[in-house]
Amino acid sequence: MTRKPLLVLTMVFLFVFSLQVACFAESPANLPHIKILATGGTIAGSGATSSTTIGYTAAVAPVDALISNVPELKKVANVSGEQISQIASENMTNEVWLKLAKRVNQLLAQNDVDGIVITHGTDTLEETAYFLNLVVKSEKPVVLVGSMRPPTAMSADGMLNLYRATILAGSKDAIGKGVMVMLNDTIHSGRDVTKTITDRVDTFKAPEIGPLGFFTGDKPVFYRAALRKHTTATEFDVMSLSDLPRVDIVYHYANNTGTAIEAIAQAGAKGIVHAGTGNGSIGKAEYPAVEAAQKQDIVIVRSARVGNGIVARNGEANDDKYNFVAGDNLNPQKARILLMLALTKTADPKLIQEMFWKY
Ligand SMILES: NC(=O)C[C@H](N)C(=O)O
Repeated sequence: MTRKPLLVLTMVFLFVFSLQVACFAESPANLPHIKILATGGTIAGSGATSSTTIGYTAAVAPVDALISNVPELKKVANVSGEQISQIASENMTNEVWLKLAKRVNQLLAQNDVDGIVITHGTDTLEETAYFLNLVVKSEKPVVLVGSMRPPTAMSADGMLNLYRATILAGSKDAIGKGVMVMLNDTIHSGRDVTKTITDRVDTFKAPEIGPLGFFTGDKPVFYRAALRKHTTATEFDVMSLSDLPRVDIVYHYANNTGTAIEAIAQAGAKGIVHAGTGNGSIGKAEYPAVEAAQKQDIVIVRSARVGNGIVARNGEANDDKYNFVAGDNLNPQKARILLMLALTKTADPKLIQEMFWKY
């Protein structure tokens, strides 16, 4: 065969081959299947002007609008959305938590779902993340995402957060890491993350412990993994529950005489988290209310309003004598989540203490 037809044949072959490669690279068939479950929050919010970043309305845009507002999602995953709720997350309830947890477990049990993104308000995002970290029964990635600016604002953070959370939920490196939180290019463990700044995009941090990893461009990079048990390694199962035990938090301060503890006990709480001063200290004037609550078999966890550090057993209180549970390094709102789930298993403070050292 002369050289010319061979050259033409080779060029035609290369052209067809490159088309196939291009199609394969982009074809939805080889992209991960990610479910986006929307609960509301600022990421679905709307402000009066393009500079409105406080005083906007949260929880306005439906999940399909969130997805269509980020067309790039189609390049990284096969996404579909479901609306679980449409609330500003300061209004989060046990009912939404149980509905969300059950739906997450149902979807992750399906072979055609590779991961889940949950869009959520930032106020209670850390609580939902820790709750799911303890009750999701799958190794597949679950990523909570929110934003500090509504989509109507200049330099809104929600679109890129949603895009990268979706990449993370489809990433093989994210499998088995527990429930994660991704905002501001930072990947956090649902157990350790907390909101630290009222009004800025860098609000989520894991004080003293640090993030699991970061995004560099569109690539997630992990530098550590959570050691405390989570997801499939926990004893908690909410699939048959229709409610959760009532647990309230009391804040300690100078001159506090335990009135809040009395009121919470009267309201029928099964557990109280005490946000103590310093290393989880309880004031002398609180003890009559504490002892009355314990006569009602209310389990008391000692946490600290300080937010960082470890509340150790028998440090600033005689936990053995009073049957308190030392809250380890969980802040009060996280300790409340664990105590609620612990009370679905037992009311024995000794067994609950073991759980605080495990999860
Ligand atoms: N940035 C936010 O999402 C705040 C809002 N209050 C919420 O938690 O829904």
